[in-house]
Amino acid sequence: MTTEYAPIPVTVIGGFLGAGKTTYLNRLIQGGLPPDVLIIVNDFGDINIDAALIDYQDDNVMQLSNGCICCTLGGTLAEQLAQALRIRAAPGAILIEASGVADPARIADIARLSRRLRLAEVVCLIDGSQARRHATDPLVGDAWRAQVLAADTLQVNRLAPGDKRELEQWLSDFNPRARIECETEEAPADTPVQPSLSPRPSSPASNRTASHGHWHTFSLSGRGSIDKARLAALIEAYRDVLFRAKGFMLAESTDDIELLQFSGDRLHWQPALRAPGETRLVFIGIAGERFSAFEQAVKTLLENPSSSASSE
Ligand SMILES: Nc1nc2c(ncn2[C@@H]2O[C@H](COP(=O)(O)OP(=O)(O)OP(=O)(O)O)[C@@H](O)[C@H]2O)c(=O)[nH]1
Repeated sequence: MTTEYAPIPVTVIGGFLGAGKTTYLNRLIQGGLPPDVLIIVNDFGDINIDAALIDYQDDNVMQLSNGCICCTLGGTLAEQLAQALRIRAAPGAILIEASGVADPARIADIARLSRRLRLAEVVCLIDGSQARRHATDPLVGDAWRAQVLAADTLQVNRLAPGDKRELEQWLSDFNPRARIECETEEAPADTPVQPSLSPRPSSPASNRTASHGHWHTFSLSGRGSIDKARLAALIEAYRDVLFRAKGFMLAESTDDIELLQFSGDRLHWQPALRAPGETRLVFIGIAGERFSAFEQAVKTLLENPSSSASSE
């Protein structure tokens, strides 16, 4: 005799690097997520920073790091899901936070193809202050547009109030079937440690098309401290190829572990609440000589590091 289970609803949370996926997930949790939800977090880097930032019971947070679940880790996701459904009571729902370079449509397909799962929704987070730049950026435009097109809901944050109507119209021309939710704010809620960085310098003309295969990530970990001002200067200097930096670092100036966030045009540090006792930083950018030079320069900032890198 076979028992029929109701398929488990799966929500895919996608969006570009730093678009606000983890922040959105934490808001869902704070809003009262039932305790039987399984959260799967895919971080492109080999250290899963997002999982450490998600405020949910650890047993129900599954981490997939060092690659992207929409391609190299796709099989891993399917296997881990199948195993999770075998060894534990079936979750009431599954939330998948995709990596910032993933095509959420491919992850949604995994849910569509399983009899045990039902695709509930694909949500795409958008940093409203960066939307037009990302959409037209020759390096990342394809990835950004694929994410927007895959969405049932476009969840926009960091949008200047005066831009709301125009951006909504522009997004709905892009993806007419998506529901659009815009959150406007006069100024970013986060306090930048330093003034907003200057506009992103244009990249060298050659080899500007970054498909999924052109991302590179490296991480740094160790007990040494880092000089914030020198790191900020390097991030500023390599912003043409660096798209995301995040993680925990022991700051030389304060001797505290702080959370570093760099996305869009903003770099800032804030006190780290659930920090590991050492520096753990992840950097994601476009593979090539410039990103390698950035990697070498960053690595000289941390004493006695243990580091690793990978590309896709
Ligand atoms: N002002 C403001 N900042 C936000 C909002 N959502 C996210 N951020 C900031 O944007 C940065 C990245 O946010 P995350 O939630 O980590 O973004 P993410 O999409 O999970 O990042 P990746 O997983 O690395 O792609 C952090 O500094 C957040 O504080 C928002 O609604 N308003």
